[in-house]
Amino acid sequence: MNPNPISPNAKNPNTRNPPIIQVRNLGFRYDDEPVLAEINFDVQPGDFVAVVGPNGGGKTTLMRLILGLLSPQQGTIHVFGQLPGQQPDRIGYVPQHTNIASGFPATVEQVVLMGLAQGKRRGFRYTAEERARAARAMERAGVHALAHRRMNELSGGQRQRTLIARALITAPDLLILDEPLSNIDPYGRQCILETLIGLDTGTTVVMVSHDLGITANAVTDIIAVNRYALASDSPQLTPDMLALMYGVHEAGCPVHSQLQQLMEAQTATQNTTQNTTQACQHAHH
Ligand SMILES: Nc1ncnc2c1ncn2[C@@H]1O[C@H](COP(=O)(O)OP(=O)(O)OP(=O)(O)O)[C@@H](O)[C@H]1O
Repeated sequence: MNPNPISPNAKNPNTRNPPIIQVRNLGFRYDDEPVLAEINFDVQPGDFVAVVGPNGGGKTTLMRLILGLLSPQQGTIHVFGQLPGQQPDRIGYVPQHTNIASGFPATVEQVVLMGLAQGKRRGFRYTAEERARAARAMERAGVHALAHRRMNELSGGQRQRTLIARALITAPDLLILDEPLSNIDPYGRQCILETLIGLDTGTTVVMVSHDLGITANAVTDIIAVNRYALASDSPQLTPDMLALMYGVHEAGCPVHSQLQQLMEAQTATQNTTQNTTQACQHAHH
């Protein structure tokens, strides 16, 4: 990510790669309710971006704008150098809420195959090659052994990993996940993270998360969103980001010390994460 998009590619001024996502002076409102204002950031190829912020801060709205599901009233968004929505096959999306997660009679394999737009056009008839792609995606997300189980027979974590496999089936260049770790136990979270870390190095990941501990060793960049946005090309939350998300607090007040603890807990999480990476290889959360 380039946190200072006024000077493109600040990380490496010699790099000529166009950003995967480029946002300039973005503003958005639902009817009369302003939600996002003056948003500027770049996401570079291979970045693993955590999008953090309080409830109602505008994270999901920002993801929907990047996907082209909403249109901004101000500013511009470019994804792969084009307007949002122009290259859907290059983007895998795991939405925050999905109505296929439970009570749905389809099997894991069928849900994963739904990630292929072509199959839908052919009335859900799939080729051997497409089923092989589904198998690879299920393997990567750790749900291969569950391929013929029905979605309503799975745990929440297993369903979430199935939805990640569905997003991976097209081998997308950009994976956007909206709170994939909510309602998942700590072990399952770590395993989902392992799946994301194990993606090809060229895959760019943008993940909305409430969990500050998610800023583990996988994350390269953070965008803090609360109507405005602050971006950094480091996995550490800065005091400015915490102030944007939770308000400006004077040193010494109880809230300030709680935020300090959050930052320290975040650092501790980063350290412990490195010790648990082997444990998830064969888990099916
Ligand atoms: N379809 C909609 N119509 C009107 N207002 C909406 C709509 N969707 C979201 N909002 C409002 O926009 C604001 C931002 O919502 P958004 O879902 O983007 O926040 P968020 O950061 O993703 O929140 P959370 O962490 O709770 O998921 C909220 O005040 C919300 O009530």
